[in-house]
Amino acid sequence: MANSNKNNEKNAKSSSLLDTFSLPLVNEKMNAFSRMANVIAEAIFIVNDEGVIEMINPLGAKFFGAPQEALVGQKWFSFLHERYREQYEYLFLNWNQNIELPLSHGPKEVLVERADRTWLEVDLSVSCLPASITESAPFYVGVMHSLTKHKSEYGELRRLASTDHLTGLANRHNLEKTLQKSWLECLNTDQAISLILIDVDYFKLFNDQYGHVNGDKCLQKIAKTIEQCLPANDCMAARYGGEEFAVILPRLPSVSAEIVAKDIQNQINILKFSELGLPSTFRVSVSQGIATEFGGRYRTSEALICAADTALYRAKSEGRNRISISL
Ligand SMILES: Nc1nc2c(ncn2[C@@H]2O[C@H](COP(=O)(O)OP(=O)(O)OP(=O)(O)O)[C@@H](O)[C@H]2O)c(=O)[nH]1
Repeated sequence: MANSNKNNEKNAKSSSLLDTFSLPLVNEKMNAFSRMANVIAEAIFIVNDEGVIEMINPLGAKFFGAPQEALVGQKWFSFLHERYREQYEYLFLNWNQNIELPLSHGPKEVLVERADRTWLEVDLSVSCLPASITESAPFYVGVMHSLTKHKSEYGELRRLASTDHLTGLANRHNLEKTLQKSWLECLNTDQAISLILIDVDYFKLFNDQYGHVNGDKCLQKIAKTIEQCLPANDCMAARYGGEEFAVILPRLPSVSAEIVAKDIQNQINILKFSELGLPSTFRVSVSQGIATEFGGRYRTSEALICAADTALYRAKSEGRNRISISL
Protein backbone atom coordinates (compact mmCIF):
# COMPACT_ATOMS: atom_id res chain seq x y z
CA MET A 1 0.00 0.00 0.00
CA ALA A 2 1.18 3.50 -0.69
CA ASN A 3 3.29 5.27 1.93
CA SER A 4 1.43 6.23 5.03
CA ASN A 5 2.02 9.68 6.36
CA LYS A 6 1.26 11.02 9.80
CA ASN A 7 -2.25 11.92 8.78
CA ASN A 8 -2.93 8.39 7.67
CA GLU A 9 -1.72 6.97 10.94
CA LYS A 10 -3.96 9.37 12.82
CA ASN A 11 -6.89 8.46 10.59
CA ALA A 12 -6.24 4.76 10.97
CA LYS A 13 -6.15 5.07 14.77
CA SER A 14 -9.31 7.11 14.89
CA SER A 15 -11.17 4.71 12.59
CA SER A 16 -14.03 2.67 13.89
CA LEU A 17 -13.44 -0.89 15.01
CA LEU A 18 -14.82 -2.12 11.70
CA ASP A 19 -11.92 -0.41 9.97
CA THR A 20 -9.23 -2.05 12.01
CA PHE A 21 -8.93 -4.90 9.53
CA SER A 22 -8.08 -2.50 6.71
CA LEU A 23 -4.62 -1.30 6.04
CA PRO A 24 -4.54 2.47 6.56
CA LEU A 25 -5.88 3.89 3.34
CA VAL A 26 -4.24 6.81 1.63
CA ASN A 27 -6.37 9.76 2.58
CA GLU A 28 -9.42 11.01 4.43
CA LYS A 29 -11.76 10.51 1.44
CA MET A 30 -10.65 6.89 1.05
CA ASN A 31 -11.13 6.30 4.77
CA ALA A 32 -14.61 7.81 4.58
CA PHE A 33 -15.41 5.56 1.60
CA SER A 34 -14.07 2.58 3.50
CA ARG A 35 -16.16 3.39 6.59
CA MET A 36 -19.24 3.70 4.41
CA ALA A 37 -18.49 0.39 2.65
CA ASN A 38 -18.29 -1.27 6.05
CA VAL A 39 -21.92 -0.58 6.81
CA ILE A 40 -23.34 -1.17 3.31
CA ALA A 41 -25.39 -4.34 2.89
CA GLU A 42 -23.38 -5.41 -0.16
CA ALA A 43 -20.18 -7.43 -0.26
CA ILE A 44 -17.47 -4.87 -1.02
CA PHE A 45 -13.68 -4.96 -1.20
CA ILE A 46 -11.07 -2.43 -2.24
CA VAL A 47 -7.84 -3.49 -3.93
CA ASN A 48 -4.74 -1.57 -4.91
CA ASP A 49 -3.07 -1.46 -8.31
CA GLU A 50 -1.40 -4.81 -7.64
CA GLY A 51 -4.68 -6.49 -6.85
CA VAL A 52 -3.95 -6.70 -3.12
CA ILE A 53 -6.98 -6.37 -0.85
CA GLU A 54 -6.72 -3.12 1.14
CA MET A 55 -10.13 -3.25 2.72
CA ILE A 56 -13.01 -5.71 2.78
CA ASN A 57 -16.32 -5.17 4.52
CA PRO A 58 -17.93 -7.74 6.86
CA LEU A 59 -20.31 -9.08 4.18
CA GLY A 60 -17.44 -9.39 1.69
CA ALA A 61 -15.44 -11.37 4.25
CA LYS A 62 -18.47 -13.61 4.78
CA PHE A 63 -18.55 -14.35 1.03
CA PHE A 64 -14.90 -15.43 1.14
CA GLY A 65 -15.60 -17.36 4.34
CA ALA A 66 -12.63 -15.86 6.21
CA PRO A 67 -12.17 -13.08 8.80
CA GLN A 68 -11.52 -9.59 7.44
CA GLU A 69 -8.01 -9.49 8.94
CA ALA A 70 -7.07 -12.72 7.15
CA LEU A 71 -8.13 -11.33 3.78
CA VAL A 72 -6.50 -7.92 3.89
CA GLY A 73 -3.08 -8.14 2.23
CA GLN A 74 -4.03 -11.08 -0.02
CA LYS A 75 -4.37 -10.89 -3.80
CA TRP A 76 -8.05 -11.06 -4.69
CA PHE A 77 -7.42 -13.02 -7.92
CA SER A 78 -6.34 -15.95 -5.81
CA PHE A 79 -9.94 -16.42 -4.65
CA LEU A 80 -11.26 -16.72 -8.19
CA HIS A 81 -11.77 -20.04 -9.92
CA GLU A 82 -8.93 -20.58 -12.39
CA ARG A 83 -11.46 -20.27 -15.20
CA TYR A 84 -11.69 -16.51 -14.41
CA ARG A 85 -8.37 -15.77 -12.72
CA GLU A 86 -6.26 -15.21 -15.82
CA GLN A 87 -8.95 -13.12 -17.46
CA TYR A 88 -9.14 -10.73 -14.48
CA GLU A 89 -5.37 -10.57 -14.09
CA TYR A 90 -5.10 -9.57 -17.73
CA LEU A 91 -7.90 -7.04 -17.35
CA PHE A 92 -6.20 -5.54 -14.31
CA LEU A 93 -2.89 -5.25 -16.08
CA ASN A 94 -4.61 -3.43 -18.92
CA TRP A 95 -6.38 -1.08 -16.54
CA ASN A 96 -3.17 -0.12 -14.84
CA GLN A 97 -1.76 0.88 -18.18
CA ASN A 98 -4.79 3.08 -18.91
CA ILE A 99 -5.49 4.60 -15.53
CA GLU A 100 -6.81 7.82 -16.98
CA LEU A 101 -9.87 5.90 -18.29
CA PRO A 102 -12.88 5.51 -15.96
CA LEU A 103 -12.96 1.71 -16.01
CA SER A 104 -15.81 -0.50 -14.99
CA HIS A 105 -16.28 -4.22 -15.53
CA GLY A 106 -19.25 -6.46 -14.90
CA PRO A 107 -21.47 -7.51 -13.33
CA LYS A 108 -20.16 -10.87 -14.42
CA GLU A 109 -20.87 -14.31 -13.02
CA VAL A 110 -17.76 -15.81 -11.39
CA LEU A 111 -16.92 -18.60 -8.96
CA VAL A 112 -15.23 -17.59 -5.73
CA GLU A 113 -13.37 -20.13 -3.62
CA ARG A 114 -14.19 -19.82 0.05
CA ALA A 115 -11.79 -20.56 2.88
CA ASP A 116 -13.48 -23.96 3.45
CA ARG A 117 -12.72 -24.78 -0.23
CA THR A 118 -16.38 -24.63 -1.25
CA TRP A 119 -17.40 -22.53 -4.25
CA LEU A 120 -19.73 -19.57 -4.21
CA GLU A 121 -21.39 -18.29 -7.38
CA VAL A 122 -21.36 -14.49 -7.38
CA ASP A 123 -22.08 -11.60 -9.68
CA LEU A 124 -18.94 -9.47 -9.57
CA SER A 125 -18.52 -5.85 -10.63
CA VAL A 126 -15.10 -4.20 -10.50
CA SER A 127 -14.63 -0.47 -11.05
CA CYS A 128 -11.81 1.98 -10.76
CA LEU A 129 -12.35 4.47 -7.93
CA PRO A 130 -12.27 8.02 -9.27
CA ALA A 131 -9.01 9.94 -8.87
CA SER A 132 -10.95 12.59 -6.93
CA ILE A 133 -11.23 10.03 -4.11
CA THR A 134 -7.97 8.15 -4.38
CA GLU A 135 -5.78 11.20 -5.10
CA SER A 136 -2.82 8.94 -5.89
CA ALA A 137 -2.24 5.41 -7.20
CA PRO A 138 -5.38 3.76 -8.57
CA PHE A 139 -7.68 1.77 -6.34
CA TYR A 140 -10.39 -0.58 -7.45
CA VAL A 141 -13.62 -1.48 -5.78
CA GLY A 142 -15.27 -4.87 -6.17
CA VAL A 143 -18.96 -5.45 -5.41
CA MET A 144 -20.31 -8.99 -5.14
CA HIS A 145 -23.85 -10.40 -5.10
CA SER A 146 -24.36 -14.01 -4.17
CA LEU A 147 -26.24 -15.90 -6.89
CA THR A 148 -26.95 -18.97 -4.78
CA LYS A 149 -30.42 -17.82 -3.70
CA HIS A 150 -31.32 -16.44 -7.14
CA LYS A 151 -30.16 -19.65 -8.78
CA SER A 152 -32.17 -21.89 -6.50
CA GLU A 153 -35.24 -19.64 -6.90
CA TYR A 154 -34.75 -19.63 -10.67
CA GLY A 155 -34.42 -23.42 -10.63
CA GLU A 156 -37.62 -23.69 -8.60
CA LEU A 157 -39.46 -21.36 -10.99
CA ARG A 158 -38.27 -23.38 -13.97
CA ARG A 159 -39.41 -26.56 -12.26
CA LEU A 160 -42.84 -25.07 -11.52
CA ALA A 161 -43.19 -23.77 -15.07
CA SER A 162 -42.61 -27.23 -16.53
CA THR A 163 -44.53 -29.34 -14.00
CA ASP A 164 -48.20 -30.12 -13.63
CA HIS A 165 -49.21 -28.92 -10.19
CA LEU A 166 -51.71 -31.70 -9.41
CA THR A 167 -49.79 -34.78 -10.49
CA GLY A 168 -46.14 -33.67 -10.44
CA LEU A 169 -45.71 -34.98 -13.99
CA ALA A 170 -44.39 -32.83 -16.82
CA ASN A 171 -47.00 -30.38 -18.09
CA ARG A 172 -48.14 -30.06 -21.68
CA HIS A 173 -45.63 -27.34 -22.55
CA ASN A 174 -42.79 -29.50 -21.22
CA LEU A 175 -44.16 -32.52 -23.11
CA GLU A 176 -44.25 -30.66 -26.42
CA LYS A 177 -40.75 -29.29 -25.93
CA THR A 178 -39.36 -32.70 -24.96
CA LEU A 179 -41.18 -34.46 -27.77
CA GLN A 180 -39.69 -32.06 -30.32
CA LYS A 181 -36.19 -32.65 -28.93
CA SER A 182 -36.59 -36.45 -28.82
CA TRP A 183 -38.18 -36.37 -32.26
CA LEU A 184 -35.12 -34.70 -33.79
CA GLU A 185 -32.69 -36.98 -31.93
CA CYS A 186 -34.48 -40.13 -33.08
CA LEU A 187 -34.87 -38.96 -36.66
CA ASN A 188 -31.22 -37.95 -36.87
CA THR A 189 -30.15 -41.40 -35.69
CA ASP A 190 -32.68 -43.36 -37.78
CA GLN A 191 -34.51 -44.63 -34.73
CA ALA A 192 -38.21 -44.95 -34.02
CA ILE A 193 -40.11 -42.76 -31.57
CA SER A 194 -43.50 -43.67 -30.13
CA LEU A 195 -46.15 -41.63 -28.37
CA ILE A 196 -49.01 -42.96 -26.24
CA LEU A 197 -52.02 -40.80 -25.39
CA ILE A 198 -53.96 -42.07 -22.39
CA ASP A 199 -57.44 -40.96 -21.35
CA VAL A 200 -59.24 -42.04 -18.16
CA ASP A 201 -62.55 -43.75 -18.93
CA TYR A 202 -65.85 -42.34 -17.66
CA PHE A 203 -64.08 -39.89 -15.43
CA LYS A 204 -67.01 -37.48 -15.37
CA LEU A 205 -68.98 -40.28 -13.73
CA PHE A 206 -66.19 -40.73 -11.16
CA ASN A 207 -66.33 -37.03 -10.26
CA ASP A 208 -70.10 -37.05 -10.11
CA GLN A 209 -70.22 -40.11 -7.88
CA TYR A 210 -67.20 -39.62 -5.59
CA GLY A 211 -66.54 -35.90 -5.76
CA HIS A 212 -63.89 -33.68 -7.32
CA VAL A 213 -61.42 -34.04 -4.45
CA ASN A 214 -61.41 -37.81 -4.83
CA GLY A 215 -61.22 -37.26 -8.59
CA ASP A 216 -57.99 -35.31 -8.06
CA LYS A 217 -56.55 -38.08 -5.88
CA CYS A 218 -57.50 -40.65 -8.50
CA LEU A 219 -55.64 -38.64 -11.18
CA GLN A 220 -52.59 -38.49 -8.89
CA LYS A 221 -52.62 -42.26 -8.47
CA ILE A 222 -52.99 -42.84 -12.19
CA ALA A 223 -50.14 -40.40 -12.92
CA LYS A 224 -47.85 -42.22 -10.48
CA THR A 225 -48.75 -45.57 -12.00
CA ILE A 226 -48.01 -44.37 -15.54
CA GLU A 227 -44.67 -42.96 -14.40
CA GLN A 228 -43.74 -46.28 -12.80
CA CYS A 229 -44.35 -48.04 -16.11
CA LEU A 230 -41.78 -45.97 -18.04
CA PRO A 231 -39.13 -48.32 -19.43
CA ALA A 232 -36.15 -45.90 -19.56
CA ASN A 233 -34.82 -42.63 -18.13
CA ASP A 234 -35.27 -40.68 -21.35
CA CYS A 235 -38.98 -41.61 -21.57
CA MET A 236 -41.39 -39.01 -20.28
CA ALA A 237 -44.86 -39.14 -18.78
CA ALA A 238 -46.87 -35.92 -18.87
CA ARG A 239 -50.31 -34.62 -18.08
CA TYR A 240 -51.64 -33.64 -21.46
CA GLY A 241 -54.87 -32.06 -20.23
CA GLY A 242 -57.71 -32.71 -17.70
CA GLU A 243 -57.86 -36.52 -17.43
CA GLU A 244 -55.56 -37.13 -20.34
CA PHE A 245 -51.90 -38.19 -20.12
CA ALA A 246 -49.11 -38.73 -22.64
CA VAL A 247 -46.00 -40.88 -22.73
CA ILE A 248 -43.00 -40.23 -24.99
CA LEU A 249 -40.99 -43.32 -25.83
CA PRO A 250 -37.81 -42.42 -27.72
CA ARG A 251 -36.17 -45.30 -29.62
CA LEU A 252 -39.18 -47.60 -29.11
CA PRO A 253 -40.92 -49.16 -32.13
CA SER A 254 -44.65 -49.73 -32.14
CA VAL A 255 -44.45 -53.28 -30.79
CA SER A 256 -42.45 -52.14 -27.71
CA ALA A 257 -44.77 -49.17 -27.16
CA GLU A 258 -47.68 -51.62 -27.11
CA ILE A 259 -45.96 -53.63 -24.35
CA VAL A 260 -45.59 -50.43 -22.29
CA ALA A 261 -49.25 -49.55 -22.93
CA LYS A 262 -50.35 -53.04 -21.82
CA ASP A 263 -48.34 -52.66 -18.63
CA ILE A 264 -50.01 -49.29 -17.97
CA GLN A 265 -53.42 -50.82 -18.64
CA ASN A 266 -52.80 -53.75 -16.25
CA GLN A 267 -51.34 -51.61 -13.47
CA ILE A 268 -54.22 -49.15 -13.64
CA ASN A 269 -56.82 -51.92 -13.76
CA ILE A 270 -55.58 -53.32 -10.44
CA LEU A 271 -55.44 -49.96 -8.60
CA LYS A 272 -57.54 -49.89 -5.44
CA PHE A 273 -59.11 -46.79 -3.92
CA SER A 274 -60.15 -48.04 -0.48
CA GLU A 275 -58.20 -45.20 1.18
CA LEU A 276 -60.64 -42.80 -0.52
CA GLY A 277 -63.58 -44.72 0.99
CA LEU A 278 -64.50 -46.32 -2.35
CA PRO A 279 -65.78 -49.92 -2.50
CA SER A 280 -62.96 -52.49 -2.62
CA THR A 281 -64.33 -53.78 -5.92
CA PHE A 282 -64.12 -50.35 -7.56
CA ARG A 283 -61.76 -50.18 -10.56
CA VAL A 284 -60.71 -47.57 -13.12
CA SER A 285 -59.58 -48.05 -16.68
CA VAL A 286 -57.92 -46.00 -19.39
CA SER A 287 -58.08 -45.96 -23.16
CA GLN A 288 -54.82 -45.54 -25.08
CA GLY A 289 -53.77 -44.52 -28.56
CA ILE A 290 -50.29 -45.25 -29.91
CA ALA A 291 -48.51 -43.67 -32.85
CA THR A 292 -44.96 -44.40 -33.95
CA GLU A 293 -42.68 -42.51 -36.27
CA PHE A 294 -40.18 -44.57 -38.20
CA GLY A 295 -38.96 -44.08 -41.75
CA GLY A 296 -40.73 -40.78 -42.44
CA ARG A 297 -44.32 -41.82 -41.72
CA TYR A 298 -45.16 -38.47 -40.14
CA ARG A 299 -43.81 -35.12 -41.16
CA THR A 300 -43.80 -33.45 -37.74
CA SER A 301 -44.12 -34.24 -34.05
CA GLU A 302 -47.54 -32.51 -34.15
CA ALA A 303 -48.64 -35.03 -36.80
CA LEU A 304 -47.51 -37.82 -34.45
CA ILE A 305 -49.68 -36.39 -31.65
CA CYS A 306 -52.68 -36.16 -34.03
CA ALA A 307 -52.21 -39.79 -35.08
CA ALA A 308 -52.05 -40.94 -31.43
CA ASP A 309 -55.18 -38.89 -30.72
CA THR A 310 -57.05 -40.53 -33.59
CA ALA A 311 -55.99 -43.95 -32.30
CA LEU A 312 -57.16 -42.98 -28.80
CA TYR A 313 -60.53 -41.91 -30.19
CA ARG A 314 -60.82 -45.34 -31.80
CA ALA A 315 -59.95 -47.08 -28.51
CA LYS A 316 -62.76 -45.11 -26.84
CA SER A 317 -65.30 -45.83 -29.55
CA GLU A 318 -64.43 -49.54 -29.58
CA GLY A 319 -65.44 -49.91 -25.96
CA ARG A 320 -62.73 -48.24 -23.73
CA ASN A 321 -60.08 -49.95 -21.56
CA ARG A 322 -58.41 -50.65 -24.90
CA ILE A 323 -55.19 -49.93 -26.75
CA SER A 324 -55.36 -48.80 -30.36
CA ILE A 325 -52.37 -48.43 -32.64
CA SER A 326 -52.29 -45.84 -35.39
CA LEU A 327 -52.84 -47.56 -38.73
N1 LIG B 1 -61.27 -34.12 -10.34
C1 LIG B 1 -60.82 -33.63 -11.49
N2 LIG B 1 -61.54 -33.80 -12.61
C2 LIG B 1 -61.08 -33.32 -13.77
C3 LIG B 1 -59.87 -32.65 -13.85
N3 LIG B 1 -59.67 -32.29 -15.14
C4 LIG B 1 -60.74 -32.73 -15.84
N4 LIG B 1 -61.60 -33.36 -15.01
C5 LIG B 1 -62.87 -33.96 -15.32
O1 LIG B 1 -62.75 -35.02 -16.23
C6 LIG B 1 -64.04 -35.24 -16.81
C7 LIG B 1 -63.87 -35.61 -18.25
O2 LIG B 1 -65.10 -35.92 -18.73
P1 LIG B 1 -65.40 -36.32 -20.23
O3 LIG B 1 -64.50 -35.54 -21.15
O4 LIG B 1 -66.87 -36.25 -20.44
O5 LIG B 1 -64.89 -37.79 -20.36
P2 LIG B 1 -65.19 -39.08 -19.52
O6 LIG B 1 -66.30 -38.89 -18.56
O7 LIG B 1 -63.91 -39.52 -18.91
O8 LIG B 1 -65.66 -40.08 -20.59
P3 LIG B 1 -64.78 -40.79 -21.69
O9 LIG B 1 -63.48 -40.08 -21.83
O10 LIG B 1 -65.59 -40.72 -22.93
O11 LIG B 1 -64.58 -42.18 -21.24
C8 LIG B 1 -64.84 -33.98 -16.59
O12 LIG B 1 -65.85 -34.23 -15.64
C9 LIG B 1 -63.84 -33.00 -16.01
O13 LIG B 1 -64.40 -32.14 -15.06
C10 LIG B 1 -59.12 -32.46 -12.66
O14 LIG B 1 -58.05 -31.87 -12.63
N5 LIG B 1 -59.63 -32.98 -11.51
